[in-house]
Amino acid sequence: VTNQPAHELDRGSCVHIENCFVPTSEIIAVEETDLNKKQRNSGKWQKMAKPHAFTVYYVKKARNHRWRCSDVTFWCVDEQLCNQWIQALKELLELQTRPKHLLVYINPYGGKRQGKRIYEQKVAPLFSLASISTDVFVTERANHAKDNLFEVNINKYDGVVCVGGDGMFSEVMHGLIGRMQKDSGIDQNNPKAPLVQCNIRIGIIPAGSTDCICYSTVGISDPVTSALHIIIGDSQPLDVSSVHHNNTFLKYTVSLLGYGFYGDVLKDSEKKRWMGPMRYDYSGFKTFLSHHCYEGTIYFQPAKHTQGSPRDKDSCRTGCHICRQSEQQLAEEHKKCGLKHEEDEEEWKVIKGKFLAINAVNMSCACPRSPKGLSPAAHLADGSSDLILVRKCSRFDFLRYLIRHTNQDDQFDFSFVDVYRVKSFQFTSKLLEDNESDVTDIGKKHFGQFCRDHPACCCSIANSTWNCDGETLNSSAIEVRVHCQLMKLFARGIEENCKEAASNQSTVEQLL
Ligand SMILES: Nc1ncnc2c1ncn2[C@@H]1O[C@H](COP(=O)(O)OP(=O)(O)OP(=O)(O)O)[C@@H](O)[C@H]1O
Ligand SMILES: CCCCCCCCCCCCC/C=C/[C@@H](O)[C@H](CO)NC(=O)CCCCC
Ligand SMILES: [Ca+2]
Repeated sequence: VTNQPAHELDRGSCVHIENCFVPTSEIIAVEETDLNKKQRNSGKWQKMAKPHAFTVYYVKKARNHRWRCSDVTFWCVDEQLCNQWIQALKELLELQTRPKHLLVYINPYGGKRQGKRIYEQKVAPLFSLASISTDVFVTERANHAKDNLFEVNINKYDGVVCVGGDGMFSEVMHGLIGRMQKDSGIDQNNPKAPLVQCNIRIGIIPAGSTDCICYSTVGISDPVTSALHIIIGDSQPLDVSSVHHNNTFLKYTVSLLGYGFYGDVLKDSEKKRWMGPMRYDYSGFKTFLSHHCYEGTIYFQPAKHTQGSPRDKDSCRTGCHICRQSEQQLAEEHKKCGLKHEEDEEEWKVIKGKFLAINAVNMSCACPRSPKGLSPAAHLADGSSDLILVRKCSRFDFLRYLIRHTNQDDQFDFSFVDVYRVKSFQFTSKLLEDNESDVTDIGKKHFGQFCRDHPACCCSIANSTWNCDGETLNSSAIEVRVHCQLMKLFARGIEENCKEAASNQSTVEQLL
């Protein structure tokens, strides 16, 4: 069997694929080649007496974590040998645990409103090549996908795919985690309830405005790359934080939970949805100029179980040992049940102050706008969140801080920025602390007013809004708890060096 063209083929010849190592785990499909099609394309095959061929479709790794579907055709004069090859490779693929049936939700209005086109033109043909069958829903309203996930026969599917942005992913995640807890009789309103892990993986086809969850877990926001990670059945566990207020469940979050700057950007940008992804630049600039700071108290429990620190130079990468260690600890904790009570006894630290931004991130939050993210050393699955406190500072200093998100300089190396790795935290605004009575009226009365003591100061008396993965929360006082590896994605984290990873596994060439 050779990958030389058929007109050069003699019985018994055996030629290597030119420098092409493909791990079996990265073969997309194997098909008998339609020679009629080939013959139509090129007259030279017509001279051959009945050649046989099969095509191997495989993942080709390009620059910047981009994956493409490439193919190589193997020619053979012996029909039986050719069929044996097809059979052997198909058997190898069967051994891989890959999704066969997927549930797909498309948000046609996310990002630049290209979700449906992206799925139909770039993703569906690849799923069909890999013999994956799909049930596709194009959503008609917000929460359509989430509601649907409570009704469908979820056991029919090997995974759920969402085509859209971080908001669409959040919807699907809420549907899946919520469904899991409902089926297990767990009350989501109880902030201390041990949540049931969600084993049905979610695949993200990026078609949103920020696509930070996709970018931070794959290394690029690219629909074809994500489709290929789904096809080969990659698996990446993910930490999820639950957000409560007064024993009422508000939301889950996996990327950014931000108060102050990012909350205000989001609130303003919601009115400008028609602008598409540009709305964040517009509202970001406006919010930067307004320079509001907010007073409040943060209580947090440091994450002592994990080795890493937010100031580490190394980032979370495929096969991360810090995340793996957390996974082992999690398994041990599941064995001993009493541990949850001890956790509550652990120390709480308290910080009071005036803040321009309070950001809690479960992952780096890297995205095309900020390729290393809000916390470059945050881990995808270590059971912790990085709590970043940006205290009141000048507009110039805040600009310096923001610019460092876009270059290689350390954004935590400022006197007004503190960062902690935490497993839970609580926040209460000064406004709520001072007036525990009728918060809504107070909010209305003081909205738009500033600190009475210092008229020139930018401390807003009103509360900011929490930005929870791109959705606003109704309460400013929140309690947050990280749930280690509560769910899984069809991803593998960001690869350190793609070539190295590829050469460690069995290859098509070795088979030859
Ligand atoms: N058919 C629909 N009509 C209106 N809203 C929808 C529909 N389907 C989903 N949504 C909602 O749209 C919101 C935003 O969608 P999405 O996240 O896909 O795009 P985005 O906000 O542009 O991107 P990003 O979240 O990455 O910034 C989601 O919260 C989702 O609940
Ligand atoms: C002078 C140049 C300064 C440039 C500063 C750029 C800093 C960019 C950091 C971006 C961090 C994104 C965090 C991700 C948040 C998502 O969960 C959320 C939903 O998609 N997106 C936003 O809230 C949208 C947030 C957009 C903020 C601009
Ligand atoms: Ca984490």
